[in-house]
Amino acid sequence: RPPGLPPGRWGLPLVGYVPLTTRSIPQQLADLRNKHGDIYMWRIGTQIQVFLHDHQLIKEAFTRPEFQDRVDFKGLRFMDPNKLGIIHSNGEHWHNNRRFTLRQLRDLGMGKSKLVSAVQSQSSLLVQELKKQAGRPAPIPNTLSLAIINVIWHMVSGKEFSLTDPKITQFCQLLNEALEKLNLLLVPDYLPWLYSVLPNKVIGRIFGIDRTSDTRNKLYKYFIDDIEEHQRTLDPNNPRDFIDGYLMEMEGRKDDPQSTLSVQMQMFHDIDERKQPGTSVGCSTVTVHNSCRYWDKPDHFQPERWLDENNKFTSKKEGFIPFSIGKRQCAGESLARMELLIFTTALFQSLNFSIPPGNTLSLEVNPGDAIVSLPIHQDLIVTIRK
Ligand code: HEM
Repeated sequence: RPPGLPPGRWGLPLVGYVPLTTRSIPQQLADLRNKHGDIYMWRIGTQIQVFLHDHQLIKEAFTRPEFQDRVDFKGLRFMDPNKLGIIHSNGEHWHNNRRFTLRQLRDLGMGKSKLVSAVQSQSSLLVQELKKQAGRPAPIPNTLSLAIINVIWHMVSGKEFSLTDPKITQFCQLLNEALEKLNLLLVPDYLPWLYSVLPNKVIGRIFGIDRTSDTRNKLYKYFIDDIEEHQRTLDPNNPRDFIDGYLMEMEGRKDDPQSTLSVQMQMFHDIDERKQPGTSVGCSTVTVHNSCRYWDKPDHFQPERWLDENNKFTSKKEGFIPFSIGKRQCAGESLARMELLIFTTALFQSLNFSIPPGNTLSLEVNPGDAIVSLPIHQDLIVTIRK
């Protein structure tokens, strides 16, 4: 074990610390924080991960340029193997793309009135769908995801689909499929020595890399079709959406060797390279959001905790970092906040939600979710408000 590491779980050679427990990842991270304090590590496979717990500490680290690069996990960039977008790119490429995207999103009215009507129309469609299951126990339908995807699609491509359109239903299924495969896909990144003992093809088959490439290529097809349609119909005097803005910027900078804009997509198998990532530094938002340090009774529903001393709503609180902090913080925060407000208001104005008699509602995250926390499917009863 190298010197200078914070305390935590080191484990065995090659496999690191493998937890023999049914506790979820956030629960285990909370255990580690209670035992070791605000900076602790967990070696998973041969990958060392350092976690920060304290809000100020996270802010201090994540606003520094030396912490701005993404860890280079092949599994994480299955949607963008060549790191051409924002989420997985680093350095100049990331900087340029992020700056361009933030400007475009602002011009398209993210978080402002221009997008409000698109969000409102999706929220009313969602309410109509939920009314169809009124009175009987059923899980929250997939249409919730479809409505949210539709808002982004509207902004990116100027289109909206009906919530029952098979095209968008299939898109959503493919996206869920990819997210479900993510945990398995990440295993070779934690155990990179597997590449020295097994042929790449075998690794691809065991950990679902081949199957995910197939899912990714089907998702790409949606984007490629839309981009090609925009290329055919673009009017530079009347840009319609994000894709138009992107194509125009790309054209404007076509002779600039520094330009990072391209419509290139990797349609084939993952590029075959293994860079060994170093120690990664992150934070567990779930652990911070459930910490008694910041929250009185964190698991209780207390909306009044969002009022300041003058009884005014405040969305900024110590220990609240759902969109992260610093250089990599969410680029879509204002859109997400606007959607949350409009969707929640529309749903609760028209509907009541209750737990079916005899059932309990679990607020736990899925124990298997490592990267993205998806809600547990459980029945609710929707009642139409008079
Ligand atoms: C409730 C909804 C959302 C939540 C909780 C959320 C949260 C996050 C978090 C935690 C990150 C990672 C930050 C980091 O690595 O430190 C992130 C990144 C990002 N989010 Fe969101 N997000 C939401 C919605 C959106 C939406 C609607 C968009 C698009 C319009 C968006 C675009 C992005 C992008 C582009 C990044 C990558 C930023 C970068 O790497 O520079 N997000 N988001």
